[in-house]
Amino acid sequence: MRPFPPLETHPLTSDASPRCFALLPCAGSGSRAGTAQPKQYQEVDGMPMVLHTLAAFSAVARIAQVLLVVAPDDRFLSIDHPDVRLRPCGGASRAESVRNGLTALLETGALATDWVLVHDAARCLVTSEQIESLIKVCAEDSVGGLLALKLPDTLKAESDGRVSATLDRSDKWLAQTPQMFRIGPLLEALQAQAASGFAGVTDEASAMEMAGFAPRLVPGSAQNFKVTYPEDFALAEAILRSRS
Ligand SMILES: Nc1ccn([C@@H]2O[C@H](COP(=O)(O)OP(=O)(O)OP(=O)(O)O)[C@@H](O)[C@H]2O)c(=O)n1
Ligand SMILES: C[C@](O)(CO)[C@H](O)COP(=O)(O)O
Repeated sequence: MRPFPPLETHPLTSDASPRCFALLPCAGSGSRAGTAQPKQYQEVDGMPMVLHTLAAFSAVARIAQVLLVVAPDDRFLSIDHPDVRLRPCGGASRAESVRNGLTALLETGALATDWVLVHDAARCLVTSEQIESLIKVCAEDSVGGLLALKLPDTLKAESDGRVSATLDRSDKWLAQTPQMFRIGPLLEALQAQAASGFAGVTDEASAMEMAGFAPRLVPGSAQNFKVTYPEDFALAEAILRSRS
């Protein structure tokens, strides 16, 4: 893994411009994946999934630091890298892990006006180019946004196991990560949903939407899928091998 550029010579930090941080929620149990250990630590193409994810972020010059949010009792990972921090502040839900990670970022010197790219540790196929394309669009946007994919298939609604309708999919997108927002507004948006147990907050964009913002949709890639089910590992392995 290459070292991240030092903060003082970083293009976004050499002046008053906001910096870009990455926050990787890595505290899930991966129950749907059926692995003995949490899926993000499962080896894919020779190393734990999360290290592939980290490698993609470490190759992006505009990322100043990465914060990995792991579960409090997590003993799977030890990282020796000056610009990667490990925080055992994972919560009961993904939203809570992200909220705790944002608080940790502010405690370690990030500013509320800096950007954060939140990315699932379990999306180990993300590429540096995809991350850069999101940064390029969002850094010029007043709100921020997310990588997402237009639906490639016909969309059906269901009732009792039967199709009740074929839906218009022309305005439907599948949300991916990274999702890029300013740290302060995102933390505020998440805090506002904490009392309800983060109900309906399945990603950062949904919290921002609840706060009245309209995040930008930036086209992602079908290869940037989240490893979720047992069969996803073989596909991830095949794609990673085809790249190396
Ligand atoms: N309490 C949680 C739950 C999830 N995540 C992280 O959020 C990302 C996306 O979560 P997902 O894979 O959907 O959830 P898991 O809880 O890991 O899996 P499952 O729902 O199958 O148990 C993963 O990198 C996961 O580690 C987290 O940091 N904290
Ligand atoms: C954040 C996310 O990856 C966007 O697609 C996704 O919602 C996380 O998965 P979950 O199953 O909803 O936890």
